[in-house]
Amino acid sequence: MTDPKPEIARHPVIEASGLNLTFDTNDGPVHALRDVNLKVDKGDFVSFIGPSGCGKTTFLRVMADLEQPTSGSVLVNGVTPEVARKARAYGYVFQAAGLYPWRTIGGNIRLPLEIMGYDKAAQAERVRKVLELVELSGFEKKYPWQLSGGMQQRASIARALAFEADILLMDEPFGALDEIVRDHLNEQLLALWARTQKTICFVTHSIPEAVFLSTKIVVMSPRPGRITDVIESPLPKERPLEIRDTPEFLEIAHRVREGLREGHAYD
Ligand SMILES: Nc1ncnc2c1ncn2[C@@H]1O[C@H](COP(=O)(O)OP(=O)(O)OP(=O)(O)O)[C@@H](O)[C@H]1O
Repeated sequence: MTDPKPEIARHPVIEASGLNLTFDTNDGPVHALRDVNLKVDKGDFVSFIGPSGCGKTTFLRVMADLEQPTSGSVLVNGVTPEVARKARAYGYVFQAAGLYPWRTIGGNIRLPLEIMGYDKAAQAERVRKVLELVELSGFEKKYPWQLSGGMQQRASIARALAFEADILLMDEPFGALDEIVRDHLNEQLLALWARTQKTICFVTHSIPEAVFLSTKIVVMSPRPGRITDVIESPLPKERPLEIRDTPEFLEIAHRVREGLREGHAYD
């Protein structure tokens, strides 16, 4: 068999072309995504921001092969989301932590590794490493119900990291956390991204979070869900929290806010 990697390297990591997705509901069709076009390159940190119902989660779910488009296409590493999923191209962090209550935190993180056939020593090593990354060392033997909501979410991030996938799809992972913890995890996530060169697609409702984290900010608006602006961030890759007080940062935040305002229906 030939090595597929050189072929894959020529494609954008994610490429949506003329993507439409309409849900048929009892109240009629819901246009969750309308004519969405987007290219994400390797190593991009892309945030999707927009009001509730603008299709952010749906877009992520299409990338992850959890929803099928009505028309148009999404390619992940140049192949269909289904092929990419089977090649374990991505880890997914959901809004709710989604941990199995009958497994310990370590057991939850180990699950994908067990399925992928990692040997026991490698499993233990990865669990230790990712727990350290999200500052949950020492909690390996606890059950999810013994952890706060924020800690559960960090455990869920650890599980997605353990997977070592090149693409991380993160659906509002920090939405439920208090601001100090969130700042800290934002910094950790940036450090992790810089170190690993992962491609990250990140859904958020927070303008400062989107601007702080991203190389590319995708502004969306609802009814129908569509992209209204794509902002390439001029900020350097290395970003201390204080960057949020700089004129450059505030200027991007202003542009995002304007984009959101334009697309907002106020109803
Ligand atoms: N399975 C489904 N069946 C019918 N309608 C759906 C389904 N999933 C999503 N929708 C609708 O599609 C639209 C987009 O939903 P989606 O969850 O993608 O929005 P979102 O931007 O992620 O919202 P939020 O910020 O609240 O998570 C909404 O109007 C939603 O009600």
